[in-house]
Amino acid sequence: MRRYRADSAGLMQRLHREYGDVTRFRVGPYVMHQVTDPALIKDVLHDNIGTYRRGRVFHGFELFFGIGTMTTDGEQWRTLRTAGQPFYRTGFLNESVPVIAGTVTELLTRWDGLAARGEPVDIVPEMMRLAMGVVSRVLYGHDLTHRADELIPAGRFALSAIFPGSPELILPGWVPGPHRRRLRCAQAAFDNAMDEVITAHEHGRTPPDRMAGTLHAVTDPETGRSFNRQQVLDELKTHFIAGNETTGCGLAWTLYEIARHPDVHSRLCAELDDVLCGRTPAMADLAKLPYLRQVVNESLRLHPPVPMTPREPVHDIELGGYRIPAGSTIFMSQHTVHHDPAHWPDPDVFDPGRFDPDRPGPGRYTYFPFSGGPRRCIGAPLAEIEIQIAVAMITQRYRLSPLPHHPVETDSMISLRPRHGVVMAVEAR
Ligand code: HEM
Repeated sequence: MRRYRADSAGLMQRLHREYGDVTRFRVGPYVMHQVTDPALIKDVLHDNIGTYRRGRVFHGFELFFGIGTMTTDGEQWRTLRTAGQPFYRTGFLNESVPVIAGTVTELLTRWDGLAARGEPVDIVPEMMRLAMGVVSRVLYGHDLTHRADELIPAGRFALSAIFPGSPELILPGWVPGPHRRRLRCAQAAFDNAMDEVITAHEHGRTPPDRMAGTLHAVTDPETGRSFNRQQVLDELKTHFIAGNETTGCGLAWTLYEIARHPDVHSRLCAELDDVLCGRTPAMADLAKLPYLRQVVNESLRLHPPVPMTPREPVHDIELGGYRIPAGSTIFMSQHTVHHDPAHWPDPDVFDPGRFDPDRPGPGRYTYFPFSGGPRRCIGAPLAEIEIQIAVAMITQRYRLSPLPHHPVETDSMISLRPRHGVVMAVEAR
């Protein structure tokens, strides 16, 4: 258990190397399997979805996400997924680009001061704050960044607490102690923030077509009644938590890799200067920035912000010639597949050339940072646009350099986060 929580991604890679594409292991009371064959991953995520449910791992998610798109199955999930979909369509996202760019501009203004004073910055909390500003402004029409100082640590705590084997999951709810208190504080941070969003909506202080408004109009398939306040709050939390940590990690890793690779930095700057001539990118520009896309794709390959995607078979099944019992957990492992030398030569090397549009692209489930099938990440279109715009604007303005004595290590739990942050020097270009 301790080994798994300390370095689950490393342990999963070793299991794959030593035992192959389907492996069984135990973490405390959990019977788990890792699946790394792209054909079998497709089978689970896409071809036979009726055979699998969210299952035990996602029960832990309910502590923070509540009952929403992330944690439900069947008709409940379908209703919520349908309600969320309009916020990730091209038209809505197109209109949201100025909001995203405006949020990045605020960050640049703050960093101008740091650059002038020669102060380094930990880009991890900075990117979490940026992602928080984007999700709350775009989806809710209500900025929550004034709560960043309590929400960022709450997000970090939440994703550790819901990871299999955490004390929060193992200890019964009535056991008092620091874990229980921290759990309640983190839950309250999210609940209070979403309560603020709903109250702002009720007082007409948010545009009526944003998420709180549309969710109030959804009919619960089980009761036939409109969603109540708690249901709206849970679904708002779901998009908020799912969209912050993941996008924040994706952004931080991308900036780190650009900073470590001067050749990549130069080529990216040349593309940005050619196409944008110093102006803020618009949606139409993104199609003209193929190298930017390659860099982001390669970063999501090397450091997939969600390192594995769990499912649970509803009955005993056979997968790849192995019997998998009902109620056990199957992890489709993005991190292991993205580092498998059978699919990716020199897998630990950061090489955006792998995604050169003139080269054959990766197989569908050899590269799947957003998962796949009907439950593929609903927020992927927003995340992709947000990361590209933020990376473009930050790279246009600054050269970032990692501080030589600051260790950058991977902490792999529900998300793949730099364990000690990523501290960088910020210099105007
Ligand atoms: C780089 C950023 C992101 C990555 C790598 C990522 C990855 C993922 C993955 C792997 C899943 C699990 C899918 C499955 O169970 O098969 C997921 C689900 C989800 N993500 Fe994301 N995500 C990102 C950003 C976002 C954003 C920006 C939002 C919303 C603001 C979001 C909202 C969700 C939701 C609501 C689900 C549950 C979908 C469902 O079960 O139908 N994600 N994401």
